[in-house]
Amino acid sequence: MNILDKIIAYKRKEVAGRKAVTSMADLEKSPAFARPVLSLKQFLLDDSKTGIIAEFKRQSPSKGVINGEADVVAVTTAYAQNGASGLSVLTDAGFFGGSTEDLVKARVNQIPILRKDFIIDEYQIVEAKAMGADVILLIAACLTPADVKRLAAFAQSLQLEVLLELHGEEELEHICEETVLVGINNRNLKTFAVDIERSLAMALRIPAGKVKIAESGISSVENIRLFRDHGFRGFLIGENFMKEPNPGLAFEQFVKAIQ
Ligand SMILES: O=P(O)(O)OC[C@@H](O)[C@@H](O)c1c[nH]c2ccccc12
Repeated sequence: MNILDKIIAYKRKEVAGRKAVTSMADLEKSPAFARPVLSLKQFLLDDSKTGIIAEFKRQSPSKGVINGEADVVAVTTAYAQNGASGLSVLTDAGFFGGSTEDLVKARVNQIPILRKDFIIDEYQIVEAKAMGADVILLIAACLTPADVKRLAAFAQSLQLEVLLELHGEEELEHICEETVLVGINNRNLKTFAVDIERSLAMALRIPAGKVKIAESGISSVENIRLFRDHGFRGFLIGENFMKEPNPGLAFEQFVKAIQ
């Protein structure tokens, strides 16, 4: 079984367990559920910002522990104050060491927040909104095109935006009207290999009108330039900052270098 299949099997159990404890109706009572949602699309298209979606990620299956010390409020606040267009917060505990609490705490910031998790069920979308997220992730590699359409339409009905993550060209058919933000993951989720050239080639096949986001393995100013030249408006970056003792400072320095 590859790692993605393992994660999805674990998610099915996790979701069933959570549904048994908290009903959707109870989630909808959370104060965050009623708050106005911020548009990641708008923030990414705002030229006064960097286009960077800065990710808070403590660990990953490919790298193990990336940062065991970082404080979510301190780090995400530094990201937001230094020009991040959005935040991505891992909420998966089992494989990425994240939590609902991390996202709730990151909500002190007034920029869009992506719930970074493996979404396979409407329940997780209601949870995302109840935590204070603005955007959800749908990963083509673990959903059918019909699943994507259904889950994206549901997210839209809650005013949440959807980032559809693609890796291979065979996943282009997952793009639909409801998915305005399209991410291309430079990293293969099954083998962890990073290939930027392949993402650049694939970008040419994303329909006009979609906002393209480059994801994973981004660590240099040259990477950003290359992606910008290929029409990308968003850059999802985690480890490059999180691996530093002071991720916020690393972000600030990176931003100075790309301006
Ligand atoms: O830390 P990196 O290499 O900068 O990557 C960030 C982000 O793209 C990566 O964490 C990611 C992309 N797609 C995912 C899906 C689930 C969990 C994590 C991810």
